[in-house]
Amino acid sequence: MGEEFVPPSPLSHHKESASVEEHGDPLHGHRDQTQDIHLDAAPVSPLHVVHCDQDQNLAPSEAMDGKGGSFQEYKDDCLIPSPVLKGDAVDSFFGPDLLSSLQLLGTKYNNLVKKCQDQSAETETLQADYELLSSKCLQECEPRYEDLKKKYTRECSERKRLYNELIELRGNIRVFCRCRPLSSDEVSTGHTSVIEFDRTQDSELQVVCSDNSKKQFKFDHIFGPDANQEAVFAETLPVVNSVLDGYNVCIFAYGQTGTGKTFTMEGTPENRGVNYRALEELFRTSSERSSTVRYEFSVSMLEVYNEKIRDLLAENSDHPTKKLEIKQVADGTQDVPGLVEAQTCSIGEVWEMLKTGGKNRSVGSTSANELSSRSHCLVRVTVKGEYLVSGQRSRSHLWLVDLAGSERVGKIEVEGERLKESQFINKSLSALGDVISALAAKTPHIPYRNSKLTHLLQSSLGGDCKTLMFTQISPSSGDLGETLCTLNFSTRVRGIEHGPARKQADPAESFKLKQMAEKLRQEEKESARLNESLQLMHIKYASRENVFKTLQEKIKEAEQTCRHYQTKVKDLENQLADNKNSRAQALTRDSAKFLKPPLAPIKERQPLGRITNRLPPSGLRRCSTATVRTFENKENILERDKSTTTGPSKGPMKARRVSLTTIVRSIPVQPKRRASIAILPSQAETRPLQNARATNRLSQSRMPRRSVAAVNPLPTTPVAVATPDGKRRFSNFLSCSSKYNSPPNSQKMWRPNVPTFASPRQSVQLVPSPASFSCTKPTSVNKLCFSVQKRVVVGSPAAQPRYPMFPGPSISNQALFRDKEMVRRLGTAQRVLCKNRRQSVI
Ligand SMILES: Nc1ncnc2c1ncn2[C@@H]1O[C@H](COP(=O)(O)OP(=O)(O)OP(=O)(O)O)[C@@H](O)[C@H]1O
Repeated sequence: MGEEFVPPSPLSHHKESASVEEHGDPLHGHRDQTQDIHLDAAPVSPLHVVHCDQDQNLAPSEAMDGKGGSFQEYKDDCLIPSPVLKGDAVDSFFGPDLLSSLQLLGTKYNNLVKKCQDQSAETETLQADYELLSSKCLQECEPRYEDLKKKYTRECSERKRLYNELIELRGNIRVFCRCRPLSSDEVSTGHTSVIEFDRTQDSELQVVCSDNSKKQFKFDHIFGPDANQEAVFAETLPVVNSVLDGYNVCIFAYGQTGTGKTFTMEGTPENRGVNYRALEELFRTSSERSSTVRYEFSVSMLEVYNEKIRDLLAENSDHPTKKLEIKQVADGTQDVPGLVEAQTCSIGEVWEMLKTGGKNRSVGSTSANELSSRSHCLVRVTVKGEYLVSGQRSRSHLWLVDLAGSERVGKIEVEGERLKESQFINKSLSALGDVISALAAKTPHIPYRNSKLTHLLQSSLGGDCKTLMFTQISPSSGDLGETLCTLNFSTRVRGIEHGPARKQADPAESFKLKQMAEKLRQEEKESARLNESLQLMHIKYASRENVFKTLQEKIKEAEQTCRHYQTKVKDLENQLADNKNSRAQALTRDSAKFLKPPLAPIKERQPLGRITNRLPPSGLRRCSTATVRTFENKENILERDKSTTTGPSKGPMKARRVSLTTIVRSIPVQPKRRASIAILPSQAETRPLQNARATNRLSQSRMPRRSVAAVNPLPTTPVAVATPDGKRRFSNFLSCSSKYNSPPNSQKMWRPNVPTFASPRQSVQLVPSPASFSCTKPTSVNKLCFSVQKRVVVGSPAAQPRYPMFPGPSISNQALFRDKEMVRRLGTAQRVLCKNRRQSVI
């Protein structure tokens, strides 16, 4: 199709002519009127079979002018055979005309091929468009379809629920009463009707007893003698439809022999009964729902005769090959394995089956009924439903039961086989009565297995099954006793819960019930309100519990932090003690090296190691007494040590330090124990500075001992003051520390041998020469007086003191800074600790 036709060249013309001559017929011998032409010169292609246009009859002679004719008048897509190719004139046309014809044909062929290609491309485009559209449509419609599907399923289940509710409101067990007309025999024998109907009330009847008393009976519906089959089925219909919704339904007729049970259930060909009409209705409804639900129906027919099960649809039901027994199947329902289950899809088939089964039924003649049913006839319709939208499946049974007639054996004068039948019938009816009574009394055990009849109906009696009972009675005065028995039995059945008794309660009862319902509604409202508040409480409780948990976690964290800080404080204390100890040792060394001026007689000074806070390691500690040296009694220890170890010339020595631990205690204000080196202020400047010193002292008493070189103001002239020990000392130079004041003579003897600011590790000569001290008057206003604490060493240049008096390296800058830093850290640690403790307590 894609090949392009190449017209033969003039050079090949002779060869083509020869070929035509060889064949003798350019049409391959098919020169018929269909005008199919095979052009030998052209490649073989479907398009080489050229179909004549419908108006070809006009074309051959009229359209052609001359031998070759013209193809121009014809459409491009219509290949017309050259009329000159017909007949004997073939030979004369194998010339230039034929060539032009072939060329024209080739052009037409090419046009056709192109057109075809265009069409196929168009088709492909259309196909693609179609696919695109279909996918788009699918995408758009699918959610809608799903939505509709959900809605439909919801609506279906809602409809089912409502319908079921309606049935339940009417009663899961409904009892109808049907009274047949007086038969001609009864009339002839003079029997009268003892049943009275109230036309306004279709649910009450009265029985006129033999003593003319009337007994009233209530039913869900009462059908009088003139009620026809349609009216009866109209009331039955709602129950029947429940089977299509997946509920098991049981409809049975109970009553004395000859009261019309078979007539109600089976009917006659003219007056079809419930069985036929029910199946007809099922088929009708299933066809109505065929677009959404697919139903399958199968029918079984059996009878219980003398407590034996007989399959009425089996071919030789009189001689069954296998004994039929009731078995419980997997889903808990009862089944009869081997029972014929005929699939039906039309009411005609069902009618045939019912007729066949009816023929096989055991009947016999009694005095009460010529064709008395001597067995219980059961028609089981199995309905399988499949919901096409949701895919749900259901399986339910509709039992249509025509019971054998209850009768008084004595009255109907039976004997032999009939007597035996009657006994079985009465026994099974009695079992049915027991089951219904047990259901009514809600006893835990329902005696379903006492008879074959009740055992078969087990899954369709009670529970959420729908049961409809036709109580068949005779109006005849001759059957009064049986009628009363039947009515009493039916009344018992009506007593089952969900029956109409509640529905048809007296007005007083109704009012009472309404009041109760109103009260219940109020209580429900109150309960809902309480529930709401309870839920609120629950929410509150949960939130508080969360808060409590969070707090507990926080407390735990705080405790951990607290422990951590405690450990840290201890470490810092130890570190501080170490530092001080090492510094004390270094100071001792430095003191010995640079021969600092002693602040007190050597004999009176305590070795530094004795006044440190640091306790020696336990192994090295010497405890000569039983007293344990603790931080608390450190000062006392020092006092005692001093008194015991030093010579008589030394007075009692006071503790110099305050513990840095967190122990709270009162620390006595210590006397100042260091001499300051400061610019001597004027007399006027001294007073405010002295006041400020008091503040400094106060701060010193609060804080632990600091290794700072305090700059203390000094009086301009050295004044001899009386010390606590009664010795006179110069207070101008060392007035701030009575404890470490040096005697004047020692001041005179002292000579600094250290060059000023020689090196960081060297002591700086900050003190003027003793000669200057000997002067009674200061040589200059800005005369400097340096107080050197005995433990102060010259720090590194990097560590600047807080109050540097000179540029460059200053006194005790390193130690000073370190101590201050330590104290600062400890203070921070204590603050954090206290803060965490407070949080934990909170
Ligand atoms: N409602 C009715 N209207 C007219 N005829 C009726 C009605 N009910 C029953 N009959 C007639 O009464 C006769 C007995 O009815 P049927 O055989 O149905 O009674 P039954 O209760 O089935 O008796 P059994 O228990 O012996 O089988 C029949 O001839 C039937 O046509």
